[in-house]
Order: sequence, then C-alpha cells, then structure tokens
Amino acid sequence: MHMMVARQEQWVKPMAVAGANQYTFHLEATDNPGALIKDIRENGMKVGLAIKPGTTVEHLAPWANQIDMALVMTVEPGFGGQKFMEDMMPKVQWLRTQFPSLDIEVDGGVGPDTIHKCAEAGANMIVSGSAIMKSADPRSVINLLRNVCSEAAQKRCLDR
Ligand SMILES: O=C(CO)[C@@H](O)[C@H](O)COP(=O)(O)O
Repeated sequence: MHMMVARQEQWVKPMAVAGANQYTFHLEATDNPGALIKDIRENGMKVGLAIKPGTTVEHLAPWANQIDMALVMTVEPGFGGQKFMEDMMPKVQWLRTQFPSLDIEVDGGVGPDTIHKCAEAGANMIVSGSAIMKSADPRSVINLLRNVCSEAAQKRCLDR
C-alpha cells in the first residue's frame, strides 16, 4: 500500500488487518518516521518510505537501513498522466549505489519511453498507470517494463 494521506499513523493497523503486506508512507507527512517504521514492523508488514520530488535523498538516507523499499516519486503526488521527472534519477542512482540490496520504486510518468532511464538508474519496482491503461496492448507494456528492469538488474550483478 502506498499511503498518500494525512495522519499516516492511524491506518497502520487497519491496513495490516485488511491484509496489506507492505506499508509505504511519506517522509514529509510524519513527525516521527522511526516510530512509524517500528509500528509497521510490529504489525507484520514490510516498510516502504516515499519522498516527493522536492525532498532530497539525504533526508531519506538515515532511514534506509531500516526500510525494505524507498519510493522516489517521479511526479508530484496527485494524479496520473503527468510528465516523468528525469531529474529524479540521480536520487535513484545514489540510493542504488549506497544501498545495493534496497528495493527502489519509481512512480509517475513511467512507461516504455522512460523505463530505460529508471532501470539504468537502479529502480527495480515500477508503478505505471497511464502507459499501461491507455495502451491497446497492456500485457506487452507490462512485459516490456518488467524485462527492461530485470535486464538492468542482471547487468548490475555482472558488473559487480
Ligand atoms: O499516484 C500517482 C501520482 O499521484 C501515481 O501513482 C500516478 O497515478 C501513476 O500514474 P502515471 O503517472 O503512470 O499515469
């Protein structure tokens, strides 16, 4: 679950009870990330930590060893169909270099035209809305996104 809500703390238990296995919250919307991470873990879920485009990756870094996934937003949160922000890729690259085994997700404007940049930067989890939903062949778009990411991940392993 990617929680783009106020008062993220109050939805941890209800989401766990509903069957969520990962709870992704926004760094900008909590005063106490450490307590929220602890609560998510105690409720048996994996932890995702999201940052908006205006938040630097240095703000996320102190928490990176305590989370399962970092989500780098590649549009301003709000709605689908926005333009991919390529200038977020250095954040992904930096996280991939510093935390090689961390799951890194990108969300916003990701599709066949932008996936290569995301995968090469090091993203291994992809959120894609319009590119899939507006395609005449959603299955092939999903396969392409998946293949580009797994090929980039394999290449990273070989290069190590
Ligand atoms: O929730 C958001 C943005 O607020 C994203 O999840 C987008 O909705 C993804 O859609 P596309 O940008 O791929 O159309």
